[in-house]
Amino acid sequence: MEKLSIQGGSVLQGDVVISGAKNAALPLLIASLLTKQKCRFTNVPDLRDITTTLDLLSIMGAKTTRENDVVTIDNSELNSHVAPYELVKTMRASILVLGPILAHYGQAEVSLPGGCAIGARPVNLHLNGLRQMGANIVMEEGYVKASVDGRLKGARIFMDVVSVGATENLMMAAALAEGSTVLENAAREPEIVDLANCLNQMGARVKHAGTDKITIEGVAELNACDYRVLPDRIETGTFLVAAAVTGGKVKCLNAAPETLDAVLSKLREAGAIVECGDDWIELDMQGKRPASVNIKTAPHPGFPTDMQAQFVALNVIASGTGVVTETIFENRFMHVPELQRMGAVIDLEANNAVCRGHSSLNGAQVMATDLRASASLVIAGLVAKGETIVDRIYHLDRGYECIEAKLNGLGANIKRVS
Ligand SMILES: CC(=O)N[C@H]1[C@@H](OP(=O)(O)OP(=O)(O)OC[C@H]2O[C@@H](n3ccc(=O)[nH]c3=O)[C@H](O)[C@@H]2O)O[C@H](CO)[C@@H](O)[C@@H]1O
Ligand SMILES: C=C(OP(=O)(O)O)C(=O)O
Repeated sequence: MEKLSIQGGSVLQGDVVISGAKNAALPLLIASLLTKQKCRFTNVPDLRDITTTLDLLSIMGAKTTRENDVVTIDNSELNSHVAPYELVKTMRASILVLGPILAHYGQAEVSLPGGCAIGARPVNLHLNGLRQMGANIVMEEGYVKASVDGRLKGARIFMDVVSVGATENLMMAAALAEGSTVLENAAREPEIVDLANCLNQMGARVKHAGTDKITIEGVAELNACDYRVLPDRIETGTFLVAAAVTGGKVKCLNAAPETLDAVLSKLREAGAIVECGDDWIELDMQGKRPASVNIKTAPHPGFPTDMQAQFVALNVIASGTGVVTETIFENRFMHVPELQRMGAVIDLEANNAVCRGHSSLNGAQVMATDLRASASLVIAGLVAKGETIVDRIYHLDRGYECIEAKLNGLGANIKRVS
């Protein structure tokens, strides 16, 4: 199994090019299921989850090509409506195929994704919303089996928890439903807006994405698209935190500063000088040690849960005590025991991680348990004394394109070893 070997102590400096967003690209590629016409996507990151998505589409009969950051998908000969367990179990976002396949073909079978390291992650909101639109849904042998007579019907759907995935699934289904759908208490993440923009380019009529009340006027069919994926705000934030903990100066190019307000404001509070242009963000820590910050995760525009682990890593080497509160997922502190193995002083109290800043960490062998936990261990390894070995980096490869090459380009000393 591959590992990363990190020699700590470098100060990160220079420019890094940000990739397209995993969490935008996944629903966008899946939205191609809504049309038989050819879809083309650019700025698609080269990640394991993207490969899984293309495998999933191919298994259903899609013809896909991928060259550098350009992906094309032709669903004109789709011949299966089944998303099998073998692929769904490796990527929870696979559940997003349910709404589009059902809306387009009247039937779908998708394996239940099940829980994962960070929490139980139920899909009740996805299923309830589709039922409100007229779907018949049963669970059999671990699969969600859904069908509808004729077209789905537009409905007013209230979600009692803010869910990115449910909002995306229902928005895609509603795009081809008969009549209008209103999604109440919808998620407002930038990736939702990106999906709405792409759907509208395909001929959908989605309004007010980015607010908590999205309206979708269903249309009978959707057309081809040629769409550029939004820059990855979580990758950007991860590089900025890595720069901050090493006291460095890093400029993220091809970024989307307007998607990172909560993260940038916490980095400024930690003492960083942060400047933004239209598509770049530069962080300068001026060689200083960061000051600790309190963080509470919340749906967008609040502080993203996908940046929580990285800020725990920042707090453990910062001056002062910072409290990190996780409100979205019930088990998203798996990085804490691993960071403690490196000398971090963290008390876990319910959903709070109380981080008592320590000016140094020691390299150790640590285990990646999920995607962002892995990123926090890499960040800690950059400042630790000596060598840190991060095991199980397949988690990291789900969501970070060439992470060691990009960090080495900024002066880090990281090797992939088997
Ligand atoms: C591929 C993708 O985009 N993944 C992101 C997406 O995951 P994902 O879309 O799975 O996360 P959700 O926004 O759905 O989850 C938010 C909360 O809602 C709960 N919930 C969700 C659905 C449901 O039917 N019932 C329910 O109770 C979840 O357990 C969780 O507590 O948003 C998360 C929250 O910003 C991010 O951490 C993930 O990186
Ligand atoms: C939790 C994440 O992804 P996923 O929803 O694909 O597990 C993430 O990107 O941090």
